[in-house]
Amino acid sequence: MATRTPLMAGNWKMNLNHLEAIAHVQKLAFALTDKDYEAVEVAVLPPFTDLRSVQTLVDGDKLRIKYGAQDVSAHDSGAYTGEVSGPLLAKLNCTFITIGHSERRQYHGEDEPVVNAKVKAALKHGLTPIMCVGEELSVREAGNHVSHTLAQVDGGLEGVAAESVAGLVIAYEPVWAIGTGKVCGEEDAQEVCGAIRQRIEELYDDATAQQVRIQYGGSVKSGNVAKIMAQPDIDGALVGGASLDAEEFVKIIRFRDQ
Ligand SMILES: O=C[C@H](O)COP(=O)(O)O
Repeated sequence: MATRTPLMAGNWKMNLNHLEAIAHVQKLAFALTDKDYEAVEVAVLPPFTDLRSVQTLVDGDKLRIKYGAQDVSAHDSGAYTGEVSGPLLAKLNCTFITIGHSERRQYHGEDEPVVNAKVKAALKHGLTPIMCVGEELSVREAGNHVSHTLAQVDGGLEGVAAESVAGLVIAYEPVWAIGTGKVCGEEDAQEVCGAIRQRIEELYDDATAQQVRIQYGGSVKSGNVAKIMAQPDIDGALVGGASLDAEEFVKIIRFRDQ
């Protein structure tokens, strides 16, 4: 069985300006040690406007914190006002890109074909997608959470080669648990994350399924992260609100101590 390094990623959403971003990453860098980076991959996902500042800090001080963006255009360049392309993000040495976050799906109408095009755009430019999937409350209440989420996995990965899938990240984020304080029970989270890995095996092969990293996201905090991370198919957390507090995010990164 492949050993998967946990990925703890802070999705800042539309928070922290570039000066606040610098201060925040400095706090994380000051607190984190080699031992932390050996155990866990740490990433921050700031707004686009912060990326250059974060890059300068990370490069200048040779920090081991990785960073990325919260979205990418499906297009490489051209007349797409307001969009930011894979080549522009790759030029800033971004590592990760969240794609298909539920807030993009909800407020910007992103569906499977859009997510699929963005996954391919990220991969084309050497960026690692964190492809977000997960069900709304009504879907869970109807008992269709697994099939709903797997349909998002199928659509998002259509036509993506096994070697690319092995390196990417899928974040299971039940929409009803995002920013609500209602964390999904660890067994419920495992049910869906296990089903996602099983689906990757069916679509590709066992080796790919064992390599792909699957995160859980939705009201992760230092108080609940250890139970979530103890699940066999959960390889990290995509943390929203709690990642804006550097001390709390460090505690989440050190989930083994909680
Ligand atoms: O991307 C992060 C998720 O949307 C979770 O956000 P949250 O930790 O604030 O619930």
